[in-house]
Amino acid sequence: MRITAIRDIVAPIKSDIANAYIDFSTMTASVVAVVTDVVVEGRPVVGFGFNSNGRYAPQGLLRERFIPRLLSARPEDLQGEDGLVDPHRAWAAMMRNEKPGGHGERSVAVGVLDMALWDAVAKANRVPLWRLLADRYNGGEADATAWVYAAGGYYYPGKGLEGLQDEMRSYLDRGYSTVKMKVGLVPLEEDLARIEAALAVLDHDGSRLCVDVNGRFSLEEAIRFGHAIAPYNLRWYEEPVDPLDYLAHAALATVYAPPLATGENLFSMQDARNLVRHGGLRADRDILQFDPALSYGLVEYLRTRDMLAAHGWSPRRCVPHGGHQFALNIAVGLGLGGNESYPDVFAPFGGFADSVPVRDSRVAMPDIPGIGFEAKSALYAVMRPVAEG
Ligand SMILES: O=C([O-])CC(=O)C(=O)O
Ligand SMILES: [Mg+2]
Repeated sequence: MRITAIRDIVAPIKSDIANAYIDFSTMTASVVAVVTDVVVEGRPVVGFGFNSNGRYAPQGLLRERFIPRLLSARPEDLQGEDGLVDPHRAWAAMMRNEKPGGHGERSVAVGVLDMALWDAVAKANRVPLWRLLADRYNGGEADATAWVYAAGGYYYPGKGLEGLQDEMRSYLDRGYSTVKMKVGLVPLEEDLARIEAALAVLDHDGSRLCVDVNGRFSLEEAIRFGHAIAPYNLRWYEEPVDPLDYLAHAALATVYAPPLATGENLFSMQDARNLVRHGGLRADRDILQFDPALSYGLVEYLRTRDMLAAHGWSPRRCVPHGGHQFALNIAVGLGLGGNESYPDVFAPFGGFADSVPVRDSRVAMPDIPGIGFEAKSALYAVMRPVAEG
């Protein structure tokens, strides 16, 4: 397999929603197409990738460093024993002359290309990515379905408690039983009223509701908020403090007993390892949300998985951020705890194959080669022109 072209565009994913830290009024995503010379059913295999919401399109990094490095590598240096591109070797080629540490957003650019390479390799093998991953890295074991939860509950101009309840109800109508909402932008009392409103449509069952602070609180604020919500026994309390402040996580974990969740803004195995070493998180309940599309891709995610195992963490404690089909394949193929889903935001990049229903907050995977983008028509409508250039 040779890479014959790599094309990229910047797609807008802007909207009027806000979390406690940012609004999404100018949000963008890079979409890449990696074109190869492998022909399946008369057409060249093309792999697609994109970055998750929350980080902007890394077009400069892609065009100045990572795409040129892939295109200028000798094909034999990228190839595995099967004659296809080996994503691990491609990763090494992309990261040539990059120093350790200070991961910045190069991890996003590498993640976008890594996603496309895995899509291409699975397509060339004519298998879904989840099957390829299960066979290569999980003893052949794939889960029949993935647990998914509906992430939303954003702050939105003019949206009151009824609007929030309508949104949550609509997720339940679409087959989700667990939902997530944003907190931390408004005074505590106001957020508590929002949480109680959401709980009212969830039979007052806290295990069906997650709240997400997006790293907004100081440790003091996080503890105060934690005391206020502890009686609800929520599914998880997400990114309560700055994602890189491991000591603050450790301190909070001493006073907040129910599950914490974090990791969507840690972009490397080394950052994840620091969290696990120093963040005081509890392997019996807390949730790790590293997003392979933002953090150097699946090659790095496999390193993170091995690191977690060495520290006594089950992959079932991982529920990636990002709501994309890439992480969904990884969740099923590597036996993770599930995946995020955005039924109403960040379209068309979130979600599943068109024909796949959500039942009891679980989805099955389509049996089509690659990541499955072709089975999601609104997304493929964005991707196909990128491949055609
Ligand atoms: O609002 C965001 O930035 C997305 C986010 O945190 C999540 O999906 O957990
Ligand atoms: Mg989050």
